Amino acid sequence: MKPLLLTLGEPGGIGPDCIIRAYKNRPELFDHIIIVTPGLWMEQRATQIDIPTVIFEFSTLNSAIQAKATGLRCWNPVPSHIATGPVVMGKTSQMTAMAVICCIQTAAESCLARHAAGMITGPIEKAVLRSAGFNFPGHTEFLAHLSRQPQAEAETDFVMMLASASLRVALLTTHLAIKHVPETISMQATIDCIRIVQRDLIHRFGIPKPRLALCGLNPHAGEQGHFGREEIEILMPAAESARLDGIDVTDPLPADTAFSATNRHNFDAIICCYHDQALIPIKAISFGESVNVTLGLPFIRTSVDHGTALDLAGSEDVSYSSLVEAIEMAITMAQKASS
Ligand SMILES: NC(=O)c1ccc[n+]([C@@H]2O[C@H](COP(=O)([O-])OP(=O)(O)OC[C@H]3O[C@@H](n4cnc5c(N)ncnc54)[C@H](O)[C@@H]3O)[C@@H](O)[C@H]2O)c1
Ligand SMILES: N[C@H](C(=O)O)[C@H](O)COP(=O)(O)O
Repeated sequence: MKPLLLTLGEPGGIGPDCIIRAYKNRPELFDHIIIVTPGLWMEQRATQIDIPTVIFEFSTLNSAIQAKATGLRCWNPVPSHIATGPVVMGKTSQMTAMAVICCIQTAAESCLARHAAGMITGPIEKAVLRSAGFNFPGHTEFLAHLSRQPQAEAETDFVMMLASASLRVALLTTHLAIKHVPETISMQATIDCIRIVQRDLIHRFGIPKPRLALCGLNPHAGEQGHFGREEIEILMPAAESARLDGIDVTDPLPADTAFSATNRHNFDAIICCYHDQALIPIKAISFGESVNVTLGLPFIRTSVDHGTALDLAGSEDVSYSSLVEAIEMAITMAQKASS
């Protein structure tokens, strides 16, 4: 199996804590993992939280892959003209923003070049990266941009999904102001999203016949047009078109009952119109046990379900459970892809 690349995200946040604590408790999980980071970011945090950890830094991916080292293998791709510090635990800094972006981009390019099976990402502080010139609202959109072919025609070619043992949610729209959601949802983008979810549930998750639910945008799924017409004009025709292609997807359901225990059991994924329609239920039910996975990319990408939690950096209260889930999911997907 090719290696999986792990980016730690914001170095002042809990990303380094999660990796060090996960490695201490589940070292075997890291057999196929190379962390894309300056080694110093990991060494500093290991010292600060007093968890002795053997950390090796390599300057090339190949040397990291070849190393027979017992410890955390870090590949530092950051060129010397890009600042890597100082890192202050619990604080973000413009001084590390470009290095954070460099690590994510280099990891993605290695996946695209097929030097790695996929990537797992730690949490970034989005506002800090934005003010450093990063023109994307999150990893998902950045990785989709890096992966996109110039002649690509689909309106939607990637889907954000959060997945746990009890629920999977997929998003028609990702990081944008709520007032822009209605104008962003189109029939073609909805059909593209449904197709991507269907295809990746089969190929990445091994679900032979996915059963999909689609949520309405408006209260009561529009109440037959009385509370909005997006269901009638966009979502129902998109679902009908997908069903003609053999996809098992519902007409738009009222979102307030879409996440009932029965529906969570009966559907393999619930497709939602906007970020919080999807992420509130899954984080309420499974925060710390769910995985953020990007569908539609030419490589595997999983991530933790939490943010940078600056308030907890360096604390014993940091949970690394979502990182473990994200690593396990990436390994399972990579093994499936290579079998
Ligand atoms: N995958 C990502 O890159 C990602 C995901 C979500 C948020 N973010 C970013 O993180 C920053 C902070 O976002 P937020 O405050 O909304 O969410 P957050 O997940 O960082 O924190 C929400 C709450 O959960 C707690 N928490 C989070 N992770 C925890 C963990 N592993 N163990 C124990 N407690 C934990 C925090 O202390 C806080 O009380 C923002 O810049 C946001 O954009 C990044
Ligand atoms: N929307 C995600 C969440 O709230 O957990 C998170 O911001 C991660 O997004 P990216 O993976 O696109 O960075």
